Amino acid sequence: MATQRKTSGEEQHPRLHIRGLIPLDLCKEMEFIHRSCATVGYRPHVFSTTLAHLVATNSPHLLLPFLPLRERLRETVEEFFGCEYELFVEFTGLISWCKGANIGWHSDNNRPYLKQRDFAAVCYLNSYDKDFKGGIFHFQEGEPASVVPMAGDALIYTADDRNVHSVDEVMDGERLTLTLWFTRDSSYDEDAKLVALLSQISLDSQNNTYVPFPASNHMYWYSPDPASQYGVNGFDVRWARLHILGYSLYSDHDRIQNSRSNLSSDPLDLLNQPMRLGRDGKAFEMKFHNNLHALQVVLFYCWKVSDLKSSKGIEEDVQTTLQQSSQEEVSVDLKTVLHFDSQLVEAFFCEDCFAFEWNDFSIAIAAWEEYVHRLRKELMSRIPQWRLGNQLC
Ligand SMILES: O=C(O)CCC(=O)C(=O)O
Ligand SMILES: [Fe+2]
Repeated sequence: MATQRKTSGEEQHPRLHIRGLIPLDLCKEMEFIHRSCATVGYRPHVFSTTLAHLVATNSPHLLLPFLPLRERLRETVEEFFGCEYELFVEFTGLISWCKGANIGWHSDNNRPYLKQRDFAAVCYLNSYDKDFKGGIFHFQEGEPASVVPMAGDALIYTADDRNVHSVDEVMDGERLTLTLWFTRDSSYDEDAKLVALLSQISLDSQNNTYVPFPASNHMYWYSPDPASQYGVNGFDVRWARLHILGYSLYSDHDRIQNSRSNLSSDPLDLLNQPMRLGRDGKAFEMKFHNNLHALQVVLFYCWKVSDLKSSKGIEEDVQTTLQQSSQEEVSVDLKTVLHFDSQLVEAFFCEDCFAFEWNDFSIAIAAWEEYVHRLRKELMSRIPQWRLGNQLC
């Protein structure tokens, strides 16, 4: 980008609205990552996925799609604001807002623990009106006064009180952004923290180590009333996303009996154990390692469904591995055991409808494994360089 001479309006309210910065397929990939990995967020009706969380849940390879965009945003911010010092990414996160989420007038460095934030970049990954209603961004003063979120666009602004802003309440759907903050204070450098975390994990691709490991159950538990007890009056967001897409989770009867007889065990741990995935009273033959594993494959299928259909070729070549719920063991729908609030889930998330086919789903499983192996290999080749330089690029 050519260095721009700023008008006095821009100097008073330094900000830039960039159209079409993020390729739409990258927006979709990030939506897949968020929907399959997010935990309950820091405020009501909000879900978030941080890069550190991806590393901690054995999905460090999912960092890779973020890196070129993260670097591009850093350079754009440096150039537009004319930074004559090194700028570090302080935080990168996917953040989704469901019905009811909003934020009043604020600046992004308005708390003592946020003072290190110098600039913000908000990337819109889905679109107003098409994917959600409400959720329009406003600046209190200066131009543009409002920004209507559209997939692929980004908004950069200083984190201080020259850019006080708010976001209208989301009225329907799920509004998704990739939000970054930048700092000149190297002690808040997110890269250094991530490189340290990556140094601790095993990148051995054997023994199914590519399967996601869940974080603590508490991190996935959503309750509309923050005072309400964990496990009561709410839902597990991992289960909720599968439920809304029409899937059920089946666990062995014996496993459920064991969980019940062990009074100290958390019933939600059943989600962290092997399970089958079902639809319309049928169950898929393959067992998933845990609920997150099933969720990642399902959402990969949702993301890639049109490519899978077009590359499918002759129908007979595709093995259908569908069977009635297994004969040798009794499978129980976890919904009847874990008592999630389905009505609440339906008020939160909306269903993305497409015609489901078991044939396509079985192709998606193989395609998901290929995707993960490819990213995992690339990650392994990059880590030595990162360790030396402490930067993820
Ligand atoms: O999502 C947006 O448009 C802005 C969100 C925001 O203001 C914030 O997270 O501080
Ligand atoms: Fe903000």
